[in-house]
Amino acid sequence: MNTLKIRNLTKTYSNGTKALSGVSLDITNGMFGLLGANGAGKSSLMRTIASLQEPSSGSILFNEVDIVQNPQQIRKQLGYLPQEFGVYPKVSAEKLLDHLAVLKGITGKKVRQNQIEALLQQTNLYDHRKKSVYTFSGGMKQRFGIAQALLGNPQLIIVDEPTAGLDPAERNRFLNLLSEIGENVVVILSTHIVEDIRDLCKSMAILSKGQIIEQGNPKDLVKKLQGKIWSKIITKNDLDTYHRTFDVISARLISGETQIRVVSDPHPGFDFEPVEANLEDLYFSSLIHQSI
Ligand SMILES: Nc1ncnc2c1ncn2[C@@H]1O[C@H](COP(=O)(O)OP(=O)(O)OP(=O)(O)O)[C@@H](O)[C@H]1O
Repeated sequence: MNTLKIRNLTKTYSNGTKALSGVSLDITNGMFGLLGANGAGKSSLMRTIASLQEPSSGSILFNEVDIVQNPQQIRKQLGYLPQEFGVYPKVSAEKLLDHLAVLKGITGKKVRQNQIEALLQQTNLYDHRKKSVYTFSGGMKQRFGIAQALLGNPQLIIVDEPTAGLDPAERNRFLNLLSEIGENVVVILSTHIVEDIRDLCKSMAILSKGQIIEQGNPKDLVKKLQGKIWSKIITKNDLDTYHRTFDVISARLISGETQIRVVSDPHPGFDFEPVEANLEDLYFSSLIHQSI
């Protein structure tokens, strides 16, 4: 079993932006979801774990090895799919993987060939192996990104917002691929999409303004909210009044009507109906409670 222990991690950039403050997490094998809005600090955390930047303070231990002190050792066990991959050179997917495999220190030619063929099959890109990656669709590029991240059989895989911009079919295909991989290694999936985490991750954390505001098993976290979520159809003009009076966690236009959901321990009155809590409620209510 692999273990990743993050303790009191802080990252302040040279311009004074405090992107992470006091982040502590314990992560083991399987899919771990890191949920947060744009600017919450997800990429800062992912880049720091991937040892691409140093934290301002705090520690990260992977299998008891300090990542900050031993970045070279950790890079050998790491697969990283960044948010932005940059520009792809005009070589075939197969050649690019071979080049990246050499960079990762896989020196035996036959070993590389076998591994690359298996990864192209696994990511469903084998038939496209002779094409340049820059001609690939968004979903194919992300699957290629996973193939390169898996070179060298890493024990720690970090994927930063991989499903943004994918159509639903590609998103499903990509998430299924991740969950297959996630059984025997640590996979950290950073995302702002609640659904990415709901069905896939056995544990998760919510990051907001550089701080972890919730962590645990998604189902257990949602359970804590059962009986506290209420819904009501209102007229759009009344929305501001409801916002002032209740903890409104979402407002949605459904068939021309505005449906709001509020979080409240006692029945909020005013004809609110009880509804089943979901992960989106947990996410939005944790943000409300942080800003109080
Ligand atoms: N290199 C940097 N120098 C200065 N500030 C930075 C740097 N990188 C990120 N930031 C700032 O740190 C904060 C957290 O950014 P980060 O990219 O980690 O968030 P994120 O959750 O990944 O959001 P997004 O999904 O928008 O990338 C933001 O305020 C951002 O502007």
